[in-house]
Amino acid sequence: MTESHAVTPTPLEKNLQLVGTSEDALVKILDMDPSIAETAEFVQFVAGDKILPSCTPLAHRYGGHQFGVWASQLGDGRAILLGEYINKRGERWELQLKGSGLTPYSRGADGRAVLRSSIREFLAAEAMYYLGVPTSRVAALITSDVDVIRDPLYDGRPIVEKASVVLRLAPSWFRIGSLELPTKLGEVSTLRTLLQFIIKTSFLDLWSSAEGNLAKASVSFGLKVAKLSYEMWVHWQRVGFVHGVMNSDNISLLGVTIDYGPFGFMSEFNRRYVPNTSDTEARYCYQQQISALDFDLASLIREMAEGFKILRRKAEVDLKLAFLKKLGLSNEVHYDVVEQLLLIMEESKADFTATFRDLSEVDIYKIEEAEDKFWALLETKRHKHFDAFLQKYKDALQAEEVDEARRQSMMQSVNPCYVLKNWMAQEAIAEAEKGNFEQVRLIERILQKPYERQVEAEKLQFGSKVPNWEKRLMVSCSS
Ligand SMILES: Nc1ncnc2c1ncn2[C@@H]1O[C@H](COP(=O)(O)OP(=O)(O)OP(=O)(O)O)[C@@H](O)[C@H]1O
Repeated sequence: MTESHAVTPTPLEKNLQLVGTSEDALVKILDMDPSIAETAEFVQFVAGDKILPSCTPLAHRYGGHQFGVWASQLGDGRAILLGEYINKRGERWELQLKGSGLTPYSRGADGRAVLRSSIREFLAAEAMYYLGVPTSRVAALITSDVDVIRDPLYDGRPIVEKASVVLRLAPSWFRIGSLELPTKLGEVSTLRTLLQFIIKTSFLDLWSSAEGNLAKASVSFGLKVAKLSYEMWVHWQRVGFVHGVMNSDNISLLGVTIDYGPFGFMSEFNRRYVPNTSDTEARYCYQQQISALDFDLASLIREMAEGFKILRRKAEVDLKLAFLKKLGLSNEVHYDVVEQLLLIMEESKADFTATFRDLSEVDIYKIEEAEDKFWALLETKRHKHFDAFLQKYKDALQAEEVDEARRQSMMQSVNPCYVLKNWMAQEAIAEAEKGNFEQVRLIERILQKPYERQVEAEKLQFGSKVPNWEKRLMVSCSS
């Protein structure tokens, strides 16, 4: 399952009429001449009948908590993303058509928006912009003579309404629910891709200061989302705006007001004011908007924390696979072979790097003939359980049908000959302090090919037993 689907808008037809445009959005955001709105082509574009060649329309998959309860998969059921536009001012805006027909996330509904709610979204979004409240925008609204049936008060008295489309804009349409869903479903790689995409496209500064480390960037991203959301809330409160349905699928990750549904601007001052008739418990009333945000943000953090746990579990599995690979194996059922060897190595104080490397270069079926240069393995071999391990190891290799040549080449690609031991660095440092940087440069060169035996390195005994004096080397935090 992916987080978005390529879709095609279903063009709206039948007596299309332009209800209104935001000249400001057309000019300042889309770099258009406002007269464009008078052309038939523009109306067709908003109707979903003109997909520019550079567009790949998408419907986004998201989930959300609705009135405190996990609603599972929702998604753009009637909104289609046309693409992004980077304007003259260097701002990135995403264009959506809301009401442009069915998508894979329509869940049995018709994919259409009606004139009533589209006008509300158009006027409110633009009004909020001029009030100085961070918001999505509506560039244009068209309507038609296509009938759709709605039951606006959910009272079993449906009415016929006119299908309409808004061309709406936001710096990003990602919502809290965009991240909640893949996390809930344990889709780690989707979550990673999504997080990375959102942070890189909308918060490049965070990405740069985290030096591309996703976990680090995610923490600052989480804080940023909270900061922007609470800032948005201050604006809402100061102008008396009550969103009406602060479910986590309706809360932007960029702190802009989205989803103009059953919102209302308070008339008489009433902290319990709630515009949404479905909200019988006043969960989203004026006074509670901050608690609603707390809940949605906590859900994001909870989900992200859950995501970290999933990543952690995956890392543990990856580590097992990495160790199996160090022995030329790949099937998890053979992990006890790894464990057995590690135990032997620990008890015999075997050199971690050299033992694995020796094992990758010696023919294990003629291990008795191993030369002295395989000192690490020979030392490990003295352990009383080594023969038992070797037998188990050979059985595992046989079961995985790994022949000796393949085993050796696989192992040699993952078991280094050389790592930077402290004594090596210390010798180079001592020389450097005398003004001779040769050794530093040499080590740097050798360590560029850690998986290859190198004559120079062997001469310097970089693959040999660590000199005793290394044990006395003290390395502190300031090192
Ligand atoms: N007529 C419809 N056809 C298909 N899906 C719909 C329709 N109405 C609502 N949905 C979907 O139901 C969910 C909840 O609807 P809601 O009214 O909160 O969102 P919306 O106003 O459609 O979208 P947005 O949040 O993007 O403004 C969303 O996933 C929405 O896409």
